[in-house]
Parts: sequence; structure tokens; C-alpha cells
Amino acid sequence: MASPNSTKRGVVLVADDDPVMRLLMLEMLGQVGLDGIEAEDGAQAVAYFQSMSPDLILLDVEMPNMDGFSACREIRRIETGAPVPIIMVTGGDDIEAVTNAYEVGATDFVSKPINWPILGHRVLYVLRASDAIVRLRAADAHNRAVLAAIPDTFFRLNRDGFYLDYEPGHERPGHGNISAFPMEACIGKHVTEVFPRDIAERLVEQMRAVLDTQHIRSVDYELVRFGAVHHFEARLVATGASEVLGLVRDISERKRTEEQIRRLAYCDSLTGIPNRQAFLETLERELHRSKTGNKKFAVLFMDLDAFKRINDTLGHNVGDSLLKVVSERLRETIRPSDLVARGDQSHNLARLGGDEFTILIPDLERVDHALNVAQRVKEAMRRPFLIDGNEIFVTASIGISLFPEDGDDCDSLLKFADTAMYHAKNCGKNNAKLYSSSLTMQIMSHVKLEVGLRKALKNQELYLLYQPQIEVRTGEIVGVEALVRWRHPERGIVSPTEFIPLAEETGLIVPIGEWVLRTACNQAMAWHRIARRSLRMAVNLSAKQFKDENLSQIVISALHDTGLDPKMLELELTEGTLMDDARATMATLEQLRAIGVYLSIDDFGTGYSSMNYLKRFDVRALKIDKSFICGLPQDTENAAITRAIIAMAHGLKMVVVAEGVETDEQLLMLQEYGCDMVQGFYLGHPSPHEAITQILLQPCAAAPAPAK
Ligand SMILES: Nc1nc2c(ncn2[C@@H]2O[C@@H]3COP(=O)(O)O[C@H]4[C@@H](O)[C@H](n5cnc6c(=O)[nH]c(N)nc65)O[C@@H]4COP(=O)(O)O[C@H]3[C@H]2O)c(=O)[nH]1
Repeated sequence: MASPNSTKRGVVLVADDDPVMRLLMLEMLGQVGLDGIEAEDGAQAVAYFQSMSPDLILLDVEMPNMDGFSACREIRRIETGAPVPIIMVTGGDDIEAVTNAYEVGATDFVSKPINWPILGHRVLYVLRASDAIVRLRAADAHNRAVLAAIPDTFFRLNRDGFYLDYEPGHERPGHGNISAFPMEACIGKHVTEVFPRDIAERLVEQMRAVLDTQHIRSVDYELVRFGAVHHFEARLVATGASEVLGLVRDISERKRTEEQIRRLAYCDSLTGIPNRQAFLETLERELHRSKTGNKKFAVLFMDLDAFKRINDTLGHNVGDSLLKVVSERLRETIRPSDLVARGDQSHNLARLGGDEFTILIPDLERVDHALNVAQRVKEAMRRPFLIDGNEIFVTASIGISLFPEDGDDCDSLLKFADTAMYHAKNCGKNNAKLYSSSLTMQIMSHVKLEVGLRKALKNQELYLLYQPQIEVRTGEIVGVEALVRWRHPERGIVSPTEFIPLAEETGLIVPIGEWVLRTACNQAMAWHRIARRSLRMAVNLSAKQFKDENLSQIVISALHDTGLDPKMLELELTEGTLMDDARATMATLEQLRAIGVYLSIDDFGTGYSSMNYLKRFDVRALKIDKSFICGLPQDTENAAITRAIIAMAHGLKMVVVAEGVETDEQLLMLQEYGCDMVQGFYLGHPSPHEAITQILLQPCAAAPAPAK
């Protein structure tokens, strides 16, 4: 063929012993833009083919020396001769010559007498056709090379689902392709003979969809190959109106990775049970199912009581181990009949985070059922957990919300179960409570109070009252207890019994406590200046304040800034605060003692009441709780307890203060028992500082007038 730069369309070798014929042929070829080379016989034609590489050969059958058939055969034998188009010129009606021509490798033939006007066009057509064949062969070789290079198995199926072709890929070197079947097991077979029925049906269905839409589709399936389950993906593409090409790839690795990602996204890494995201999706599905099926379900929200304490005292490793065994125990507890209706129950239990777990109870017929599950969960949690040789006791608080009674969306149901759980905790822990709309109101007012408390200090809404402490022996006022009050802009005076727990919960107790301490120290110094008398100032310290690592610094700076003698400051702690974490308590007490302040135990008798324990803490005073005093003198039991406490405290060289003294009889009895100091409404209500100043300025200090 002519080079791409040539203006000629090709070079034709014309072999004929008749010079006239050759001349005419060259003339006709020239008409259509083709060049010609002449050969007089077959041998010359073979020689010229080799030396001049024509694009096409016109070979007369009958020639001297070597006839056209032999020349054709010779040329085909030559390596470069295979693809060149050869047109044989045969005698008219010589069918045998035509047959022979094809047998020896001719591409086409023209018969004599030659139709000269169309000869050139005929040659051009054959040239074009042969060019197309060359390109087709190249494309085919290219396709085969591509298919050989990719690891996938490929196959062709006809519309009826029969294999037309099958080429195993080479995914695993040395093992062949794991997705592939032997070629002979497929070609000519129907897919149902190769695959299990369900996979075959899906393949046929998708194949038809591919043919109908001419869009690519894929089919995922699992097969056991070489003793292991493998995942495959077959991508199907239409290659015509009734044929589909398929590429099969082993996607087991990808599936494994996907599963791992799914597990990471949906499983709680510590306990292995579903996490918040998974639970929310399960809840969403259950909501839809229950709405359409007109069914009910319950959401249980469980939180361990005092988990933080376990974490803080025994360490996070023990805390983590506890959460693991808690989740196992929950799994065992809720498995049997609670989740009857569902196939996959593993998603009905989840860990939302921290020590919060949720349980979904579908197909709830009676509320009792949810309460029973909660009861069982509570009991399961109460059994001791043995972790790293520690026997750990926990309890759980559980809140329950119901669909459709409490809400009809996931967020509300989860939030309400959480609200009910908080309510259960506030009701003394180890409780299970159903949600009710009034709880939201309670929580709202709680939240409102909290918002107000955050502003109370800045807005100067807090103030102190002081209750006198009287020495029994002399009847003189020797100290006061500072008691905080909150003047709420809307609610009026709020009792500390209401806002101190809230301040503890929110951590606001630390700045509030510091303000109380500074104000009280300041006031003690003010009295010292005005009345030239020293009163011991008692200040309550809550457990949270006691655990604050800056406590001693706060005390030091309050004393330093006000100039109060440390001996005139007494910090009141409850037994619970001291017993919480003995080691840390000792260290803090050590620091406080080094400062020189006094310590006393408030509300004594209501908690552990362990004298031995108190001895170790070296406290100055014991305050007998008012619940023992209020029944005196009639309540003989409380009288005996009060007497015993006073005697034992004296044995340990402690001062005893009786709280809540309201009557003369009580005072007389305490005097008789040898009580050192008394405090109570009978001797003075908590009063503003001005009232105490007046008492102090009187020549003989008497009890102050009651204050609101
Ligand atoms: N029935 C009766 N009650 C009497 C009598 N005498 C005194 N009281 C009341 O008994 C409580 C004694 O204080 P508490 O046991 O430390 O109990 C305190 C204390 O635990 C806490 N609190 C008060 N102020 C503070 C503070 O500044 N910081 C901290 N952390 N807690 C405080 O709030 C609790 C309650 O304080 P208040 O309401 O002021 O209640 C005070 C006081 O008003 C009496 O004769 N009869």
C-alpha cells in the first residue's frame, strides 16, 4: 500500500503473460489512482512481490513458467505474503479455477472477459476490505492482550444464558484464578449448570436487564472455592443486541475491608456491642416497622451509679474491664424472650458512650414487660463483678420511654429515656423510672435554676447568714457558722439545700465556695476590729470543694488577703466527704492542717459514725446531727446515742457541738451530758452580720434575734 505521504492510493503488481492485458489493466488501475508493477509470469510475480512489497496482486491463472495458482501458493508461504490481497484472473465460467484459487489462498477473483470499467473499483474495494481486516486483526490482538493482562475472568453469554466464550484470568499466581471454573465446564453450558440456582437466576436476570437497557450492571455473589467462602463481582456489559460480556473479579479482600470499616463505624471498640450510631439506625428501623405494623416498643436507658468513682479510685483499666463485663451481663440478661420478634437481636443492645447503655424492646404488649426487663437488668448489675481480684459492687439507674406514648421520633424517645434515667438517679439511684411529660417540666426548671445560679455570683445575689455557736459552760458566743443564701430575682430566697446540690453537680460550688470562704473570713476580721473579740468562723466545705486540688491554695489566699488567724477558721466536712477516698483525703487533710485551720465533722451520726476512722483524721470537733437532738429529751434512744457520742468524742479529745437545739430542755440535757457547744434556733437563728455585731457589742453576749 502507498505510504501515508503518497498521493497514490496503492501499488498493484499485475502478473500476466499477455502484454496487452497488462497494459489495459495498468491503464484501468491508473484511472482510480493506483500504481502498477508488471510481471510476465508467476516466477517473476513472486520475485517482484518480495522485492517491491505491492499492496495488492492481480494474478492471471494461466501463465508460462509458473502459473497463477503456484505463484499464489508461493506468495502465501512467504511470511509477509499472508495478509496481502491477491485477486486471481480466471477464465470465464471456470468454476474449478475459482475453487482452486480460493484453495491456494486467493482473496477474490475476476473472470474473463474482464469488465474493464469496474476493474479499478473492484481492486479498490478489495484493498479497502483487506485494510479493514488488517485493522480488525490488530484490534482483536489488542483486545486479547488487554484481556490477558487483566486478572479478571471474562466470559460471553448469549441472550439465553449459554456461555459462548470463557477465559479464566490469573488472579493468584500459581493457583490460577480463584473465581474461574475450568473453561470446558463453561463453554456451551447454561449458567444454571455452572452456578448454584440462586446465583444463576440473578445472573440471567441482570443479563436481560443489560440487554434491554444497554447499561452496565453488576452481580455480587458468594461461592465456596478451595474450601473458603469468596465474594465475587461480575460486571456485565452488552456487546450487541443479544450478547453480554462479563468480567468476574474476586472482591473478598474489599468485602473484608468494608466489613472492618463497618465494624469500626458501628461497633463500640471497647465492648464489641453496637455503638450510638448503630443503635440510632436500629431505632429508626424499629420506629418505621412499629408505625407501619401498629406496634409498640420501649427504649431503656441505663447508666451505672458511681461509675466515675470506680474509674477514679481503681483506675481506668478496671473501669474499662467493668464496662466489658457489664455489656456481657446485659447481653445475657436481655437475650431470652424480651426480643422475641426479631431475627437479629444483637443490635438491640448498645453502648452510647461512657457508662451509658441502651436496650430496645420491640413488640411491647404491656408496659410491665419493659419494667420487668429493667428489674432484671438492675438485679444483674447488683451481683458483684470480680475484676483483677477486686470485687466491685455497682448499681444501675434506668429510664424508660415508650413508643408511641412518649414520642414518635428517635431523638425524643432517646432523650426522654435519658430524662427518666436522671429522674431515677435523683430518686436515690438503683431505680427504674418510666418517662412522664412532667419530668421534662422538672428538668426545665432545674436547667433554669442552673442558668440563674451561673449568674448569681456575678450579680451579687448570694449573701451569708451567721448562726451563733454558744459555749455551754459560759453561755458565751464563741463562734458562728456561715450559711449561704441566694436571693433569686424571681423566686425570692432559695434555700442552700436546693441550690448547693445543683452547684455541686455543675461544679459551680468551687467558685461559690471560694466566695463564701473569703466573705466569711472578711466578716470575722471585721468583727475583730469592731468588737475587739475573736469569733471562730465555721465554713461548710462540700465534697467537690474538698477534692479540688486548689483547695489549700484557696484557703491560704483567703486567710492571707483578709488577715484572719488560721486558728479562727474551722472547715466543716461531712463524714461522707472524708470516707470517699481515704488516701487522697489524708493528703488534703495534711495540707489543711499545715495551714493551721481547724476541721470539724458535720452531721455526725447520719453516715458511717466511725470514731476509729475519725481518730486517724485528727479533727477538732464533732457536730451531732440535729436529727438526734430534735427528739430530746423524750426520745430515750436518741438521748442514749447523744450521750455515747459525747463520751466517745471526749475520749478522743474532741470538742462536741450539738446542732439544732430548739428548746431549753434540750439545752439542759446536753449540758448534763457534758456537751461543749450548742447551736440552734433556741440560741440564735442564722442572722445577718449586723445582728451578730449588735450581740458582740453588748457587754454580755446574748443570743441574737431570729432572722428570716
Ligand atoms: N430545724 C432546725 N434547723 C436548724 C436549727 N439551727 C440551725 N438549723 C439549720 O441547720 C442547717 C445547719 O447547717 P448544715 O448542717 O451545715 O447544713 C447546711 C449545709 O450542708 C449547706 N450549706 C449552707 N451553706 C453552705 C455553704 O456556704 N457551703 C456549703 N458547701 N454548704 C452550705 O446547706 C445546709 C442547710 O443550710 P440551712 O438551710 O442554712 O440550714 C442550716 C441551719 O439553718 C434548728 O434549731 N432547727
